[in-house]
This record gives sequence, C-alpha cells and structure tokens, in this order.
Amino acid sequence: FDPFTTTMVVGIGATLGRTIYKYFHESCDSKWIDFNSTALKTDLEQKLFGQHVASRIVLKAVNGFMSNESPKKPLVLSLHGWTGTGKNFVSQMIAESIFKEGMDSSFVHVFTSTLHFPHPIQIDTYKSELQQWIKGNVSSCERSLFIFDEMDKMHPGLIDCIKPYLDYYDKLDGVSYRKAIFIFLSNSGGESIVQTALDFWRAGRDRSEIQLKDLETSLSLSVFNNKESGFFRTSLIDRNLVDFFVPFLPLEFKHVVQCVMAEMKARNLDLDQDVADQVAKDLVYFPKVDRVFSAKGCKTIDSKLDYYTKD
Ligand SMILES: Nc1ncnc2c1ncn2[C@@H]1O[C@H](COP(=O)(O)OP(=O)(O)OP(=O)(O)O)[C@@H](O)[C@H]1O
Repeated sequence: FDPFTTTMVVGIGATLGRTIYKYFHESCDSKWIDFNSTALKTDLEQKLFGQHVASRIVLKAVNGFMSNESPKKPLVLSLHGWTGTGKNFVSQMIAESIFKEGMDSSFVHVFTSTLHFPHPIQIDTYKSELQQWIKGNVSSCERSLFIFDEMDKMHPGLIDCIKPYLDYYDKLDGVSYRKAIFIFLSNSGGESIVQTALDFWRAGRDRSEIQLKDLETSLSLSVFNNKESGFFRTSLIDRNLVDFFVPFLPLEFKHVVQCVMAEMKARNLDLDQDVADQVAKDLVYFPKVDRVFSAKGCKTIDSKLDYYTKD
C-alpha cells in the first residue's frame, strides 16, 4: 500500500470523473447557458472595487452582445492593467453570468501563454493545435468563451492565427464563430493607466472623475508602441477586431482594505476592520514617494490574511 500513489490515483480518478461527468452532463442549451444580466451587474457593483470605468464597459459590452440574436462578429474584449487589479476576476464574473457552471463549464477555455505555449520553437504545432481546438469547441457549442491570459507574452504568430475567428465572417469552413466570446488579458498599457491615475491623484481630483477618454489615447499608444507586446506586431488592432479595450485602474489602500474584508466574508470570519487595515498596511505601495497604489493590487492578500488569522 503506497499512500502517495493511492492519493494520486484517487485524485486523478476524481478529476477524470468530474470531466467525464461534466462532458455528458452539461449541454450547449439554455438549461446550462442562460445569461443573467442582473447577476453580472450586481457582481460588478458589489464585488469589484475601484474599477468604475472597466465595470461600465464590461456590463455594456456583454449585455449588448448577449441580447443580440445575430451578432456580426464574436465579442472581443481586451482587458489591460496593472497586476492584481481584477482582470481575471472580471472574466470569471462574465463566465458565471453566462454559464451555469461558471469557470468550470466545459464551454469556457482558458489559455495562459507561458503555460500552454512556452516554447517559441514549437510555434507551428501550437498554431495548428490552437486552431483545431477553437474550431472543435465552437463546432460543438457556438456560445464558447475563450480567455487568453498573458496576452502580452503571447507569440505574435499565435495571435495572428486566431485572427480569422475574430473577424466578420459569416462562416469559416462551415463553422460560425459569431456567438463566441474572446477575452484577452494583459498588463500592457498598465503603466500608462497608472500614470493617468497618478496625474488625477496629484491634481487632487477624485478617482471617480477618470473617464475612458482620459485613458484611451495613452492606452492605445502604449499597446501599439510596445515592442514587447504581442499586439504590436499583429494587425489585431488596426483591423478593429477588438471591440472594447477595458482599462483597469491601479488599486489604492482603501480598495485593498475592501478586498481583505471581502475575503474575510468569503471565509465566514468575523469582519475585523483593524485586521483588514493591518493586512493592507503590510503591502508594498508605489511610487516610492507618494505610496498611492498597491504594487500587487489585491493579489496575495489571501496568504497575508492567513498570517493574521491563524494562531
Ligand atoms: N478590483 C478588485 N476588486 C475586488 N477584488 C479584486 C480586485 N482586483 C483583484 N481582486 C482580488 O484579487 C484576486 C487576484 O486578482 P486578479 O487575478 O483578477 O488580477 P489580475 O488583474 O488578473 O492580475 P494579473 O495581471 O497579475 O493576472 C482576485 O481573485 C480577487 O479576489
């Protein structure tokens, strides 16, 4: 009897079991896919902190797309911003508002550049696999959601290969992609968003005054001109395949406190403002002089909270 092997086998068996169960259990119909606009609105308003611009755009974009019976192209959202500001979190909210199984749905597919496409030398294999994967999944369910994380680290050739699926084609090889949703996540443009937020802060203006137009120009310039960014070398942008660029603002101390309180609530702990303040104080803020924004946003607060709540 080897407890390690047994645990592994049981673990793998359970995962496989869940996958098979999901595969046969979940179907591509309104029983499993039923957009709940109110739930998305409530989540964005109550669970997402400090992102009034992103929140508004996402709600409008997803509502508009999901209420259109015959969209002309798939919905393509590009979420930009500093680390830990809520880009994955919002993608999760979108998935939950559309699919009963949320992120666990077999119609939601997440790709992370460094994890799934780590070796540039294998780019041709990745390309054909990715294309087959997208085609196969949309063929079995037109309402598929694809999330591409670390888009700024993605090989431009790979971005190029998904372009046809984002375009205004009626059908490609007999498959229509018009009801699919693509979400791209990246940190590119994050610094220019931070600069705008800092300018407002230094001018003594309220953060809530920041509007999309204040961020749009610098965001698109930095995304275009960033030689490191996969976007730069592709024509994703100039072909207008991205429907909405969604900027995420850097988070301040008060937002981190809100994140800690939310985490306490999620763990059924007594809400303790002092502990929340303490956890937030322990994080690093930048720029060095003003210390306005959390360097890691709301990331890592789980483990910090453990430290304060465990004996
Ligand atoms: N604006 C926010 N409001 C509420 N919670 C947040 C917010 N931003 C981040 N969080 C919390 O922090 C966690 C990590 O954030 P998330 O993964 O969404 O960051 P990200 O912007 O995708 O970061 P990265 O660019 O590093 O991938 C979330 O799961 C959520 O619990």
